[in-house]
This record gives sequence, structure tokens and C-alpha cells, in this order.
Amino acid sequence: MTLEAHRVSWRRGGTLVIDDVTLCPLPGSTVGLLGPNGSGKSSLLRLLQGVSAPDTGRITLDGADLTSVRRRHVARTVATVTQHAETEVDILVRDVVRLGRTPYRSLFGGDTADDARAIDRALAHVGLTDKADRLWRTLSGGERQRAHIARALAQEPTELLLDEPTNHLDIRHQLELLALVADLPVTAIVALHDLNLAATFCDSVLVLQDGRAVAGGSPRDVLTPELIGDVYGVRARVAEDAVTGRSHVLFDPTPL
Ligand SMILES: Nc1ncnc2c1ncn2[C@@H]1O[C@H](COP(=O)(O)OP(=O)(O)OP(=O)(O)O)[C@@H](O)[C@H]1O
Repeated sequence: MTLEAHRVSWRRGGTLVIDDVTLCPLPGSTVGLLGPNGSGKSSLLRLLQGVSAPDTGRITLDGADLTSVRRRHVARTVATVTQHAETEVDILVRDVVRLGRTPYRSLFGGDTADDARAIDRALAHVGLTDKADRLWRTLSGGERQRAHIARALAQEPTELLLDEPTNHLDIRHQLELLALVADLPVTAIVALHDLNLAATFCDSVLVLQDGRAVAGGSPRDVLTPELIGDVYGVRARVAEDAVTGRSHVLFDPTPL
């Protein structure tokens, strides 16, 4: 399965929010979407999800225009974890995760053995098995975030779109979450602010600035002091970790 953006542009309220962006992830890879606040990361994820359609260009799923693919197929194939997906309704954690199985349901069916297995596996993956029967609103922010990830995993997608999934998470859970995503047999596109997490877990990164893709490739090639200075307006040094060979970004608080 491949979910791709081909030269997509999207205008909102007179602004070109996405400007001629192409993204063709390698199947199974983890792609980091980087860029400052307002650069278009969430907007590109919306287009990839099919929630909004680009004004020009195409989003394709396995080569077919996303607008022509059956909604149920998209709902099974593409899972999304967005920010601000909150509810105060009294619902159990397990039921939140169960929502991921909705695209597999028949109109009158209850849980199948496959549903139960997928829900249990997803809860275990994010370390929430022991909280499955808790009320959702009693979870901490980080636990809620992990429950959202579990919902997406229960869907058993081939494409996973995540918008700043490490928000709210402590460092251990940030690392665990991205390690989990990177190891999943899915193509994951992850909007991230933390350049070091991107360098550690992403196979490739796409950097957006004012809606345009200004750099793309391996974190090592893309995350240079020049690029970070140009795009984020901060002074940085980039070192190579002697053990992993991965880039490590060190920020200098003095202005550029
Ligand atoms: N409906 C809209 N009407 C007008 N402008 C919009 C609309 N939706 C998004 N924008 C603008 O598009 C730009 C990109 O927003 P987007 O949320 O995609 O950025 P982002 O990179 O995800 O930002 P952040 O890192 O702050 O989450 C912003 O300037 C935003 O104000």
C-alpha cells in the first residue's frame, strides 16, 4: 500500500497553506513531517487523510485518486492520530480503542474474535492493558494519547498518520511510542517538533516552510545547521552520535 501526495496545493481563507508539495514515502518507512508552527504539517496530514481535498494535485492510495477510493477501504487502511481528539463522555478506555474496529463492523454485528484480538494487542502495544476498564476521562494526558494510538493500531492500518503524537508524553513514553511506530509494519507519517526524535526514529524527513517543501531526505542529510537556521531561525550545531551514527542537534540560545 502507498499513500502519496503529488504536487498538492491547498488554499484556506485566501492563504496558500500547502504549496505544490510532493510526498512519496517508501512503503513501511517512517517519515517525519517537520517545520515551524503554521508551516502546514497538520494541513498536509488532513489532505493525506482525505478529510480535505487539495485544490490542485492528487493524493493517491495505491495509485488511485483518494477521492475515487471507497470510503470504507480508506477507513480501514489509513489511521489517524490527531491532536485535540478529546471527549468528556463516560466511555471506557477499551471502548475508545474499539472505535478503531468500526470500519470492520457489519451493521448488526458485535465484536468478532478478530476484533477482540486486535483490541487486546493494541492495548498491550501501548502498555494500557491494565487500564482497559478505566473511564477514559480518568486517564492522564499521556495515557489518553497512548489510548488514541491504541485505537489507531486496533484499526490494523497500512498507513498511519500522526500529528505530534509525543505531545503530553514523558521522555520514556516519547521514546517508546516512536520506537513502536518505527517498528510497525506500516508506513507512518509523523508531524514532529522535536528534531532529535526525528533524527532518531525517522527513515526520512520532509521539511515544510510556509506550506512549501524546502528539504527532504534522510535526517542526516537534511538536518544541517544551515537548514535549521533558515527554517527555524535558530542557531544549531549537529553532531554525529558515535554509537548510533545518528545526527544529534544541539541548540544555541544566542540569536542568529
Ligand atoms: N481554515 C483555515 N483558514 C485559514 N487559515 C488556515 C486554515 N487552516 C489552516 N490555516 C493556516 O494554515 C497554516 C498552516 O497550518 P497548520 O495547522 O497546517 O500548520 P502546522 O505546521 O501543523 O502548525 P503547528 O506546528 O502550529 O501545529 C497556518 O498559518 C494556519 O493559520
